[in-house]
Amino acid sequence: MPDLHIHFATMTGNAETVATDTQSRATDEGWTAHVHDLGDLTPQDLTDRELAVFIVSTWGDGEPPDDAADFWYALEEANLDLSGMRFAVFGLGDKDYTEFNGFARQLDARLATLGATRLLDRFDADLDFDETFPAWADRFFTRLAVERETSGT
Ligand SMILES: Cc1cc2nc3c(=O)[nH]c(=O)nc-3n(C[C@H](O)[C@H](O)[C@H](O)COP(=O)(O)O)c2cc1C
Repeated sequence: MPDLHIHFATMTGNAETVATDTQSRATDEGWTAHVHDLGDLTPQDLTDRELAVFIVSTWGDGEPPDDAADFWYALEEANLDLSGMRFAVFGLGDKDYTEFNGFARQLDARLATLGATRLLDRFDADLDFDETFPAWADRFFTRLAVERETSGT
């Protein structure tokens, strides 16, 4: 099976913590997992991903974290073929904001528009993300196990 690529976008570190927790869980489940800060990437870097997860918070009025803004504006304009990618999005937000998980919603939609296939529906976590993460991780890794079985590797 391909490696799992875990991407995060954060302002104050919550999404990065969830990303490293996801990596630990992936390792426990027998996956080789790499963690990437979207702020260090360009959209082109996504074209070799086969299994990907995006763990992103929302700031401002539905905006990406500052470090991920250049990546996001480039992805909005990019004409990429991501049809080789299967992905899931875990958003971190706060229900008190009108644009609850606005960036996670936009990213999830854009990846699908560029041809990527969802492994799971987007999950919009609230401030209690540490309580909702374990159940999401159970669903995500169960889904990955099915992918691994059906691919026969
Ligand atoms: C100034 C400010 C603006 C925020 N804007 C939004 C928002 O528009 N939508 C949302 O769902 N959450 C919003 N949040 C909540 C954050 O996304 C949430 O606290 C998240 O856990 C931060 O994760 P991070 O540390 O990975 O950046 C905002 C928080 C702050 C402090």
